[in-house]
Amino acid sequence: MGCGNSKVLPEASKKSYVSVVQSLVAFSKGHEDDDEPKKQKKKQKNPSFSASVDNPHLGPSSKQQIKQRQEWNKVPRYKDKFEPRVTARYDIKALIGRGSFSRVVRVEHRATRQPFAIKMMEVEAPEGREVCDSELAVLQRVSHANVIQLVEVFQFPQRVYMVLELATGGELLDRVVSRGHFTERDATQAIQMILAALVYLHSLGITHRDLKPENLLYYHPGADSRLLVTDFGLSAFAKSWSLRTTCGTPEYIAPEMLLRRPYSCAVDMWALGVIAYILLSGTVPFEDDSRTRLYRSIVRGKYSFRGNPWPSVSNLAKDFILRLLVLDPATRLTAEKAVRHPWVVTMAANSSMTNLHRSISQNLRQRASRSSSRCPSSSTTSSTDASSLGRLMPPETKPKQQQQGRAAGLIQPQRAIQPRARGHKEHQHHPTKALDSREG
Ligand SMILES: Nc1ncnc2c1ncn2[C@@H]1O[C@H](COP(=O)(O)OP(=O)(O)OP(=O)(O)O)[C@@H](O)[C@H]1O
Repeated sequence: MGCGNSKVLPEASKKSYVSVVQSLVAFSKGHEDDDEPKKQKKKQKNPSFSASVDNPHLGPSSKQQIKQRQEWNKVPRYKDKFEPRVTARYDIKALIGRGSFSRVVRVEHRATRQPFAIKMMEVEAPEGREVCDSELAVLQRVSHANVIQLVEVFQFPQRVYMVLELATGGELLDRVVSRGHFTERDATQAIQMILAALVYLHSLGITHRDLKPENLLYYHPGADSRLLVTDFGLSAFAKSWSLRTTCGTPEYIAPEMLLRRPYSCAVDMWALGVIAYILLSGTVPFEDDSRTRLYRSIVRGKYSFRGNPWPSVSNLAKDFILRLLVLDPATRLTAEKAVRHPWVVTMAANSSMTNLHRSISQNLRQRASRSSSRCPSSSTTSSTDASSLGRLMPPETKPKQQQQGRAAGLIQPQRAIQPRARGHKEHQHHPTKALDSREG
């Protein structure tokens, strides 16, 4: 179950507006031969919000069946798009989902019959190439039980195929909703695994920059499954405080990033605070239909523990969140310190074992139905969607509200929703050359 919003991608320069729009239109057109109308496509990416799968009267297994049928209907077309060198080795089984520049399919290794996922990335457009390069740069370097593992890569001029371990256990929040029982102890189990990944990634100088529940997948459906951090398309290598590009998913973006200050891997720790808050309540700490107001409340660090199930949540759990949602990144818990927080170390042993499940899933469902009624595609918008192209507008055409945001020293929400092109403007603001190649 997604709890996110459309992504904020690294900023493009004013000059690149036109080329970016053109390349995105071209990219979208390139997909018009796909099997279904645009509206349906958006649903595919996040099935939790699709009309049929959304039906509250359907049980999880019926929803799963609908999802599988939808996926199977699409297999032949995707097979056609795969390079023979890839299909010679892997049998394409089903489409799992799609991202801004990618398709993810379930495959089987022809010789071993072992299942894998293949992420096929379109790299003709510079934005796709950049996202792909970022993801590859990280995946080729990492090996950790809680980070998705790259198995092999096939590179072609137009497409790159990443063979990944297949995660079949679903997204973090889907599991919370489907299990029927959820306590603080369960929350700490998930947090421990995310933290293990973050300690590892941060020790390598890798900042994920788009940490959110949708990018946290369980390896298998069993209760003892590993939780995997996925989607490194926005990740960056950097020494501390050298990152500058604003990107991520609005509700999870750290205040220092919104204020255009140089930032570090501490932005992932802020996102972890947001995830912990969602995990324990089914609500988000910072939420507003207006992106300007959302960003304002983030930079003010204004949130509360009001409403259900917060009265049943321990003070220690709240303390953990309070130490992550700290405005000053220098005093925010690091991953190393967060694993030693008493709530995490004891796995909430001293907290009540209250079942928070009912309130959490109720809140998540309410949020899902609110966002689908507000804007059917809001949770699934990608930069290739037509709706997103509408956001690529020059500053002078922006509504007054956003101009006020600029006056407040925040990034401008509309301009922030841009395809992943290099942030030339960022360099004007920050003349110091960034150490990270994606930033520089
Ligand atoms: N290794 C994997 N195993 C199983 N499912 C996966 C795997 N990798 C990605 N997915 C799923 O495939 C879908 C597309 O993922 P992908 O990372 O390409 O894009 P995204 O993160 O959804 O979107 P964006 O490109 O905008 O970041 C998602 O639903 C994701 O959960």
